[in-house]
Amino acid sequence: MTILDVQNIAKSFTLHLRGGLTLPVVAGVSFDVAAGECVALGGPSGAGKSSILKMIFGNYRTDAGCILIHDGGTAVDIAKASPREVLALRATTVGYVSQFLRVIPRVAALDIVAEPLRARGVDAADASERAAAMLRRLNLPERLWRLPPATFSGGEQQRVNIARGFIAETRLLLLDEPTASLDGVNRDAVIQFIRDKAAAGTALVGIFHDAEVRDAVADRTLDVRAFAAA
Ligand SMILES: Nc1ncnc2c1ncn2[C@@H]1O[C@H](COP(=O)(O)OP(=O)(O)OP(=O)(O)O)[C@@H](O)[C@H]1O
Repeated sequence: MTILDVQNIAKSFTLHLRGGLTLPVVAGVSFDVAAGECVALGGPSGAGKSSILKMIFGNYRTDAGCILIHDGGTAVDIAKASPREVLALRATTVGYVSQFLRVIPRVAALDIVAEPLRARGVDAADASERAAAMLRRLNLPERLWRLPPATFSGGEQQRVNIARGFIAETRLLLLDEPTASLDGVNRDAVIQFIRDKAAAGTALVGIFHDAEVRDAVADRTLDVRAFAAA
């Protein structure tokens, strides 16, 4: 069952500070991802991997083509969706995990992790329990759970972010270097999260610079150089 169907998308950037110079990045990008499949985007720095991921999440506008996201009986073309529709998709269907935590002032780590479940109607006690289980798997010391992560170390903040990114069930999950700068034990925990998601039928698209992680989770790798814009 296809969850993500990317058809012929293209992206170029217009550099307004350089007299409107156009920088073509990718063109003719087509691929699909089935439920339970993990596809890695590969290729050298600057090839356009993050740009493709951001188009799928609706952060970057596409210049051409369509990005169909299937959920149950419906399909939404995120390339043509309104901002409101993009936000609705993110609330229900598409998740994104990056290596950076957007810290919310004064909110405890446990609540930051539980929030996506609360937003989906899970009751507070159940959401907290599941958030605690995620933080435990990522070895975040329990004494930190009730504190806001603003003062946490980089690696501690990253683990809060990963727990939050993986906690909800979404049809499609986008991963932008989720293991960057994690130690070996926590990297293995994230590998297991990814495998659990795939086993549960989530479609995954990720950028993994760590070849070991990529080999451990990806069913196939798309070399983005094949989509280099002229
Ligand atoms: N918002 C932007 N404005 C202008 N140019 C951009 C923008 N985002 C990306 N680019 C350019 O598009 C090209 C592709 O960038 P992108 O981040 O997608 O590559 P990448 O393959 O993810 O690289 P890396 O592996 O280094 O993260 C680069 O030349 C980059 O400078």
